[in-house]
Amino acid sequence: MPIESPPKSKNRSDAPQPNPFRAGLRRSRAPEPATLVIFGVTGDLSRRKLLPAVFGLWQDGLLGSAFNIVGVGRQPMTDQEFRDYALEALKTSKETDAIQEGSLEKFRDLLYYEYGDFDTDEVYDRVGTRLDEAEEAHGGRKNAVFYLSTPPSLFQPISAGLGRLGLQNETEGWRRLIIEKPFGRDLESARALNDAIHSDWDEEQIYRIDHYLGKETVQNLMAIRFGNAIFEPLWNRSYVDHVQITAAEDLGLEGRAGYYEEAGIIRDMLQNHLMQLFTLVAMEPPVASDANAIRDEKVKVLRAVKPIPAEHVSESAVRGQYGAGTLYGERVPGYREEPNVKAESSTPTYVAVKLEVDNWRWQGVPFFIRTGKRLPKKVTEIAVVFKRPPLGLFPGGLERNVLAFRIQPDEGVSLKFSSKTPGQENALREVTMDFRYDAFGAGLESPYSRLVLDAMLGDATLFPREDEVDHAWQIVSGLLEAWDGKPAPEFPNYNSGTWGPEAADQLMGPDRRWRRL
Ligand SMILES: NC(=O)C1=CN([C@@H]2O[C@H](COP(=O)(O)OP(=O)(O)OC[C@H]3O[C@@H](n4cnc5c(N)ncnc54)[C@H](OP(=O)(O)O)[C@@H]3O)[C@@H](O)[C@H]2O)C=CC1
Ligand SMILES: O=C1O[C@H](COP(=O)(O)O)[C@@H](O)[C@H](O)[C@H]1O
Repeated sequence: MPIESPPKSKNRSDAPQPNPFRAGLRRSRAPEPATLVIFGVTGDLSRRKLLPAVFGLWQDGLLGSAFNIVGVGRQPMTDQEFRDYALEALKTSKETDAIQEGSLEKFRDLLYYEYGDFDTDEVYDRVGTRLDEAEEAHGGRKNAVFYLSTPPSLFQPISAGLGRLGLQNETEGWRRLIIEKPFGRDLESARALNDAIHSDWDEEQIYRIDHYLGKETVQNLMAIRFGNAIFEPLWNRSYVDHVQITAAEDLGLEGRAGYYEEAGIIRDMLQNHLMQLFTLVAMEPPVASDANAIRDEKVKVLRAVKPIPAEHVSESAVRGQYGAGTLYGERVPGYREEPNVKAESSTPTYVAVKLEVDNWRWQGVPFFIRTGKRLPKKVTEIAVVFKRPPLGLFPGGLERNVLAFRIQPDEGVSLKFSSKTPGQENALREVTMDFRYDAFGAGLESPYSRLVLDAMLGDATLFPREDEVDHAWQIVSGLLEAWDGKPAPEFPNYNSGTWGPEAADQLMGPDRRWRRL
């Protein structure tokens, strides 16, 4: 079925009207008319997060005057069947915004579907035809964002297939490629993938997505660092003792053995999400707030990280795999008991690593990073732990002040410091000053809405550049070399519902400990 032309007026009455509050929070600019082509539209990510995020943007009137979606999969479906599928996904996903009356029915009309074998040309040809059909409705433009929400093994074939048919060509409208993570499975394959994609696509057209960068509180890190005068003077080796970055998950494998047995925690979380959090805490102020200025600083700090060679990994990193245990009062199985996991699997589900940064600002300040599955709770936090005061004038100990960025849940920022307790004694006790995001009175948007909208606006600030991804792989290469495919006789070495292997505590040294979250 060809894509139908909506009425030409910009303010056509059936188009959703902007929600002034959320629109004000987000963008004053609307994207040009465009088609969003989602490869892998029948997958988990698309169903649970991507389609709801795009629907939310559209419902809030943030996708401009004309917009449509072409879902692409390998399963045969008609447009009508796909529309039913997508609406069902929207109704069942926890991520879908409150649905306004009549919205779903109007959104439904924007959805189209193509299917086929991603190794042959026909499917790309039909996608090209869909863009041609949208041209009139899109004011004579054929702008398109191609979102690769597929297993990573398909990133190269799809980008090449689009390239063979010339769909990356920008003569009749802009063309952008969003690529999901993980980008490669090691340094070598990431470089090969970059080279392969660059044979058809310019770097400016490529948006490597890391959904952590779309999280409001992650963006707030830069805002707080560089939007206030009081923090930056303290943000260095003279005042900071160490930094802790934690991404703890209570979830286990969630039926993803096929992917996770190949990936493990280093590829799944450390190389991308955690490295991105690290760069935002450690980078120098950018010379401007544009994409390349920010990415230049991120690359600089990644380059300054002291390499961890495979033979020294045991001094700087700890791996773990969860065994059975109790979470929220319920027994849960160990990783090796999960469906489709090998009996002797050496796939790590936990990693803690100490990074040292060889630059002027951070010399001697360790960054401790940990992430794991089946930990006691879901919490992501960055804590900047300051040095102790030089002299203990008051009873109550010399505690370290902590500035903690709570990425999720209970998003906010808190400062822990010592205060006099009431009464005659001049004794000190730790107290906390808290900022909670809910003070703004607006729900936080899905990271995918922010990032899809940015890609449609051509703003690459929140998307890691080729050299960032490359350096992040370099940092974890020693860990992969030391651990990948090697037997792990110590596994399982932490019980589900605990904070990971004991060895991770020793990584901190005698005078520091992981924060209790
Ligand atoms: N799920 C999540 O929460 C997250 C996912 N990601 C990333 O997003 C991407 C997609 O993940 P996810 O949705 O979970 O993956 P799924 O495996 O659920 O779905 C992937 C999609 O690709 C299709 N597909 C799979 N294999 C082939 C093939 N050989 N040929 C053609 N199509 C194929 C699937 O089709 P079919 O439906 O027919 O199987 C489906 O449409 C991955 O890169 C993942 O790392 C990133 C962050 C979070
Ligand atoms: O990319 C991934 O991220 C999720 C965690 O994301 P969050 O936004 O819920 O913190 C993780 O569970 C998954 O394994 C990984 O692929």
